[in-house]
Amino acid sequence: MSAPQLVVHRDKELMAQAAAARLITKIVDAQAARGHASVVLTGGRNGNGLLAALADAPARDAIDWSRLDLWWGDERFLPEGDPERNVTQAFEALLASVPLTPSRVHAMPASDGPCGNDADAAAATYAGELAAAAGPEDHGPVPTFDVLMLGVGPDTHVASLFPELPAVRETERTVVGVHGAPKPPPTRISLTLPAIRAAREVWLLAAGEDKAEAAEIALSGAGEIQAPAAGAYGRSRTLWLLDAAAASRLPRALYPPASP
Ligand SMILES: O=C1O[C@H](COP(=O)(O)O)[C@@H](O)[C@H](O)[C@H]1O
Repeated sequence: MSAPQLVVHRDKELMAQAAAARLITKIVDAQAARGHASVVLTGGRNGNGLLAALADAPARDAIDWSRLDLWWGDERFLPEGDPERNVTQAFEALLASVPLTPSRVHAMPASDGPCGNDADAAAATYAGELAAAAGPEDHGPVPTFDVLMLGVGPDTHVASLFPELPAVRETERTVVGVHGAPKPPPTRISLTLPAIRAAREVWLLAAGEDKAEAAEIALSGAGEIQAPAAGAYGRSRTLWLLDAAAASRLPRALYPPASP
């Protein structure tokens, strides 16, 4: 378990740009070291803001997009192409404009896909895809992702792990169907905390006043069942990327001053 490190930026625009720059460097370094890189994307406003900033960053051309594996931390279980699906929004924000290798884009199944409208079966299929991609060096049923990003919800949810719901208590499976989520749509698919913790680096994104309470709760010693964001950490690094509004309720001793 790596203890959280915090970086606070002036506002959400700067946070998205700085996180995009950080992600470019991370991917380029991983590709130089291992020949390829793997990133887990998040949905939500902050995740899509980062992808849009990446689309606008000239340095995005430093990435070899053909040697990048993309996975998702969660998905809203809706039909293919639905505008509310996280994958649809990621394509709109960035992915449609970069030369990815289609077989390396691992979208979670849609509700009208091969598993039909069965979120549990779809979750098991995605778990199988992850297991097939894991090698002996990964020591488990999911690849060692280079970076796994998570938007933090105002209720401290990450991916589709909501406080107190069964998915956040899962200790065996790597991907689960989520039913009765308090945020629409109620049916979702999500990586579990054990799968999230397989990542080298976990980045939690929180920008905006509506994330201040969640950041305060998750970073003040709350349990992961009550505050799922508190249970999200990486093998070598756990990074909270915040803007000043989201950090406004945190003790100043936790982070250096925001950039001017
Ligand atoms: O529904 C979801 O919400 C969270 C957080 O979204 P935000 O808009 O409050 O930032 C997101 O992380 C998750 O991927 C998504 O499915």
